[in-house]
Amino acid sequence: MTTGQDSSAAAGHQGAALHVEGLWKIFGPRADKIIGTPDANLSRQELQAKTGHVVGIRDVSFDVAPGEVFVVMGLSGSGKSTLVRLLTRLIEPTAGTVQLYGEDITGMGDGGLQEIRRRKVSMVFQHFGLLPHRKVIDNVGFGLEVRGEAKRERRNRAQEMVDLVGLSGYENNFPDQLSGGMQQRVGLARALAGDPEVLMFDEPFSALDPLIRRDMQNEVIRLHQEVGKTMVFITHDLSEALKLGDRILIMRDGEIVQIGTPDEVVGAPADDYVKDFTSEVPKSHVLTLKWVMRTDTSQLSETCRSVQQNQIVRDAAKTVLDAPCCCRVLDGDKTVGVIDDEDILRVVVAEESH
Ligand SMILES: Nc1ncnc2c1ncn2[C@@H]1O[C@H](COP(=O)(O)OP(=O)(O)OP(=O)(O)O)[C@@H](O)[C@H]1O
Repeated sequence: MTTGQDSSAAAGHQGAALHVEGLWKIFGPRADKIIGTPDANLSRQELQAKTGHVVGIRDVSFDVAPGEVFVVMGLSGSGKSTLVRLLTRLIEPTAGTVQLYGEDITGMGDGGLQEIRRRKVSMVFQHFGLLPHRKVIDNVGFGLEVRGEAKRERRNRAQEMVDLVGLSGYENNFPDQLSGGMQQRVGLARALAGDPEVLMFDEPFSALDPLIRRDMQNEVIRLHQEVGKTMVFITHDLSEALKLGDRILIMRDGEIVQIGTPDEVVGAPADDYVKDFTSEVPKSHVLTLKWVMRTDTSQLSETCRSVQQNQIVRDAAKTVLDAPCCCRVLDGDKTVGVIDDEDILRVVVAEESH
């Protein structure tokens, strides 16, 4: 899929964890007077030159399915932070709606919003936001304390979360006694402690060095498998987006350029901007056989081995390369194509020529 609007069957509007429609954020004193006028169609630069207003987010719509890891990626200034802040109204939208499991966040009063932030959505930021004079266990239990939960329950839950993120034994340390990666684990544990419906991450690992960053990405994948929470993850790093995302929303100048699964984004980039991003990506790690197979199946015989079209090229390579002839590509039980050594090698060789 390559349009700005999200038509994913997996995330129909009804039953979506998050439904975002026609969302705008224009920074400036007369922002609400601009929407609906011809000025709203000006580019970010043109609008700024003419009126001094800055378009943070322009007419953004998408759905996130329950349990999905939805990544928002784009270069600096593309509007990622503005978008994630709008989702919980840390800043006010200029127009549009956000619904969380059917509840309209945009129309809500202060009490309702506070409830959402305390119970339904947790945020993990780049700067961990830990309280320096509190021990790990008390940082993790902080949100529960604010909610007024009893001390014993709070500590039990916090300890469970400390164990879940692999910090057992560090519960009585203070944040400054921990490495950056460990502090971010405390941030994760704190976010999970309140059992929110949605976790939002705003560039959480950008300040970490590459190896720790990789560990933390793996940690998010593991935690997602264990707790199955809906996640919205902001990053400027495509490889992080491809690794974590079930789907990726790519932004430029406050607008959606593409929403798609990792293999869609790499296999069918919406435009040159996305193509540029994806040119360095090791394709065999991301593309599924669907993107590499041929559809003329006339050379297939009964004895050909089978592979599924949604297998990643790298994972299917051995089966295809070991097969005595070409392989049948299936979508479930249905034959949809054929693949052989050459199709696999074309992807791998293209990668090596970078
Ligand atoms: N409070 C504000 N007032 C005016 N303009 C703003 C404000 N906040 C953000 N902007 C502008 O909105 C646009 C989007 O910014 P945003 O911070 O959301 O981008 P980003 O993709 O998160 O970038 P980064 O990765 O650098 O954080 C930018 O042009 C920015 O200058």
